[in-house]
Amino acid sequence: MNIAVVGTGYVGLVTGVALSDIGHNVTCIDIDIEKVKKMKRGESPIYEPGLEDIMKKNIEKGRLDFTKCYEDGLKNAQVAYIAVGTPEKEDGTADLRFIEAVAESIGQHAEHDIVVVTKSTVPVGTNDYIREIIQQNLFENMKVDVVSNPEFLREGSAVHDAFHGDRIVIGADTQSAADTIEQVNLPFGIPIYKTDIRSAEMIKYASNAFLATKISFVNEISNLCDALGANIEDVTAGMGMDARIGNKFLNAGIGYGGSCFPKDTSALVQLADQAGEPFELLRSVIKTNDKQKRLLVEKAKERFGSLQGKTVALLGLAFKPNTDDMREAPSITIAQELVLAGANVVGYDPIATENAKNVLPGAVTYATTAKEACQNADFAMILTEWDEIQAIQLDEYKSWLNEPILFDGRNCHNPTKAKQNGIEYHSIGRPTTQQQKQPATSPN
Ligand SMILES: NC(=O)C1=CN([C@@H]2O[C@H](COP(=O)(O)OP(=O)(O)OC[C@H]3O[C@@H](n4cnc5c(N)ncnc54)[C@H](O)[C@@H]3O)[C@@H](O)[C@H]2O)C=CC1
Ligand SMILES: O=C(O)[C@H]1O[C@H](OP(=O)(O)OP(=O)(O)OC[C@H]2O[C@@H](n3ccc(=O)[nH]c3=O)[C@H](O)[C@@H]2O)[C@H](O)[C@@H](O)[C@@H]1O
Repeated sequence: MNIAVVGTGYVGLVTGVALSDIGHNVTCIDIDIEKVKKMKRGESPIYEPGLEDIMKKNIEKGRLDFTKCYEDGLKNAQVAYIAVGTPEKEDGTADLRFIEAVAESIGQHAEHDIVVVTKSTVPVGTNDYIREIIQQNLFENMKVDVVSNPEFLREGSAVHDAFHGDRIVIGADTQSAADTIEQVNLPFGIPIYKTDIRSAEMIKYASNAFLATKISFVNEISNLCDALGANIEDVTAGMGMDARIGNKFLNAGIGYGGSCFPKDTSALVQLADQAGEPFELLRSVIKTNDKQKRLLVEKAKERFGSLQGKTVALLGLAFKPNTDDMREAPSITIAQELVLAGANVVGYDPIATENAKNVLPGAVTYATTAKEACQNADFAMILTEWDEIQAIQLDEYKSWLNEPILFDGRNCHNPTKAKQNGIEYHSIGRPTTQQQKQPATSPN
């Protein structure tokens, strides 16, 4: 099938590349001309493992092209995907500016019947709005079907997820549109779930809100473990053995970040308020997450009294491993709090440093290796569990840091081993090593 994909960010580019790889002819449209030039050369503008190889392969096979021009991109397209951003507005609602602009452009440039598929995460009811905008901009009377096809890929494993996702959700109002998009996706061999448009839109928000809830829940339990002397890893291992709970997505840490959980939870809270059904549970999830992002700095303040003049190495800056994305990364809050407390902050990330420079406080300096960040630092904080950072041996910290003190926001190391290696080790929901024991008290 001939397909246009509008917007070539993490979702649009991966979608376009994957659709071309299963045999479709895909033209990706983006307004960013520099990006388009780069992609035409087979270079990915984002860091996503495995993406560039498949991209190059399909460009060579003549199935994948890039353009800035809607007219060219839509000329032969039977299907057009919308994959532009839906960032958070100041009031927490989803900003639909980019969606509106794309819908206008599709309406103005469509030359024949077309199925428009929304991949972007949009509030319930937005696909009806998209259809209206397109229809208002059409020159001739032609058939435009709108389909909601939310995306569930994760950054850092987006290519794998595109080919091995758990489900493909297709929300449509007409059987023919649903069938067309089912045909497009059949070669992936992923289970397809068909529903109406509004339910599909809600599946996306509900899924992200549920996953965010899981993380905040486990972070609250980890703080209780800290307070009561239990070990979060043993607790989640025991919980996860219950098939109804499952053992995935139970890692306690420094709070969720990224381009989606924070904005999508806020958008759903706003949507619920507008619908007159306030979502108090989700409000608490967000509040817990904001608190969790500050936890590591609180622990450091408790340990040192004052952080004034201390030098701290931040290891890992991206919101998760295997991505260069810094959107809503916990490292932003942590660096801000540390700078505010008078600390000297040295950051290191294997890939995201250039993006980090745009969002971390200006006072932060950057190292080109983890070792360089730690040398002359009074303590280190692990913020992102990149393989490279997890692989740093405890005795290396001992030789690099002024004092062997490590705050591990991702529970990468074993507290017992840390103790054996003479490291003062603070982690999340697990015993701190080399601290004085509290006197025995009754649990009640
Ligand atoms: N990033 C992720 O992992 C996931 C994102 N989503 C959703 O997918 C949507 C896209 O997210 P990202 O890919 O992260 O966005 P992004 O911000 O990385 O990319 C958006 C792209 O759209 C382009 N663009 C903006 N206006 C345009 C226009 N009028 N015409 C053509 N191109 C235009 C931009 O130049 C940019 O390349 C959002 O709604 C997001 O919530 C869903 C699942 C996963
Ligand atoms: O809508 C989206 O954009 C995407 O959002 C998330 O994907 P992503 O944000 O790329 O990454 P995740 O692996 O979900 O991690 C999100 C955040 O949660 C944190 N996290 C994740 C899992 C966990 O157990 N604990 C935890 O703290 C991560 O460190 C990260 O900061 C969802 O997992 C995807 O299904 C969804 O498509």
